[in-house]
Amino acid sequence: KHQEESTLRELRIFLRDVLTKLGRDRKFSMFTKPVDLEEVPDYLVIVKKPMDMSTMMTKIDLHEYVTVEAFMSDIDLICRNALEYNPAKDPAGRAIRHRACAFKDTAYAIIKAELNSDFEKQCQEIAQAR
Ligand SMILES: COC(=O)N1C[C@@H]2C[C@@H]3O[C@]2(Cc2nccnc23)C1
Repeated sequence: KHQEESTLRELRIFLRDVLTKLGRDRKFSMFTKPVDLEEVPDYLVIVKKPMDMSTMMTKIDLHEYVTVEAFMSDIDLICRNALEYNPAKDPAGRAIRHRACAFKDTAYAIIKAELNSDFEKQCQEIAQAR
């Protein structure tokens, strides 16, 4: 239905805006691109499903998110991956862990401030009907 397509178009615009805001913050720069597997050869041994903001932007453009909840799952995945790969045993690991937690909290805060709950309800209904 055209109404559904219009709702999903608005969802894509909203999600691009969230990623743009997160990408502007320099302390989240390590989450903007995939971890370089040549620089970090054991990354895939530990992290089964890598995720980053550029990959999420591509997923938006491929219409792979039909709800904000699905988008937040990938935000949570970015955070979880960073906590799994970077132990708290050294300052570098602790710094990435801290930024991963700040990244997730900031994403949730932006969404809470800007998302209309009825809108997400409409998206959930479209997702269930598909
Ligand atoms: C979200 O980012 C990460 O989880 N990481 C983990 C890797 C370990 C450390 O930092 C990362 C990249 C890197 N490259 C070279 C040498 N050491 C590192 C980024």
